[in-house]
Amino acid sequence: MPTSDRSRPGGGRQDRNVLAVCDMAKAFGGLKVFNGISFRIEPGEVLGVIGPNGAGKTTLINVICGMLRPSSGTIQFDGGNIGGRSFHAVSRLGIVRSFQQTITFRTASVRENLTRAIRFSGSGGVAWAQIGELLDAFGLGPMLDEPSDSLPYGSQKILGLLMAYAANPKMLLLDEPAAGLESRERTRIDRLVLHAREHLGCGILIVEHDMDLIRRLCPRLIVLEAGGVLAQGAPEEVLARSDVIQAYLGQSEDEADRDAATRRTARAAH
Ligand SMILES: Nc1ncnc2c1ncn2[C@@H]1O[C@H](COP(=O)(O)OP(=O)(O)OP(=O)(O)O)[C@@H](O)[C@H]1O
Repeated sequence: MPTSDRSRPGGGRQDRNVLAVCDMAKAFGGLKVFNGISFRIEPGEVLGVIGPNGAGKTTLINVICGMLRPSSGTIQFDGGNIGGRSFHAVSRLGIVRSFQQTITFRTASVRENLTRAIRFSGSGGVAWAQIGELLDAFGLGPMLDEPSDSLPYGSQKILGLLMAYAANPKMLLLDEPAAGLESRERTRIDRLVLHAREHLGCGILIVEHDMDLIRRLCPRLIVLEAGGVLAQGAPEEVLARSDVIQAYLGQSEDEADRDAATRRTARAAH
């Protein structure tokens, strides 16, 4: 059950905390990343987004969260069009994202990072008790007073995701949450996502190359390719389609991870 008052004036009742991307296009100059894509995420729904490198998965998150403007189309949340609003305006509505590369206040302690995530949340952060259970499950309880940059990589990544959780999202956008984690650490993502769905009641969009994680967590997924949605539906149906296999799954997950890391490095260098 949600623990806070999630009512909001304005949104039509049937659209309360629903994200609806409608015929959204995005181009960078002559590069058309999306030609017009549409999908919905209901509260409590977990939607997987997959696609080959460069298909526009991160761009999709960037556009929804207000870091980029859509070229056309609408992005409805809670009944209003948020397309083109600023990152801060969108955050205030309770749309929270994580990043592929973890962003924390590096010299601040784990406790301080989480406290800031709660304090600066646009939608009122969660109560400490709610994160306490996750902190213990992830072994971060004893590290509360350690500076975040002293944590091992996997723990820093989990801290970044916990900060998104602590902001009490109404819609949570996760950009490759498992990237860089060892396989035994990846079940932490499952726990965090299921906890967010159950205790916060938020919709969750997960961009991932880890197909096992997608199969475990996402009852529905969409495949982005060549500017559009190539396929959508239940993972067992979508991942068995020959056009999806050809477009994406022909590339191994290791190759996809490696390509994504190379592209990130190239983008960071510009
Ligand atoms: N700010 C930007 N300016 C210009 N081009 C961009 C910008 N951001 C992304 N692109 C381009 O848009 C396309 C989609 O990039 P994006 O990072 O969204 O793909 P992706 O599916 O997330 O890829 P990956 O799996 O490698 O992370 C790529 O061709 C990329 O180079």
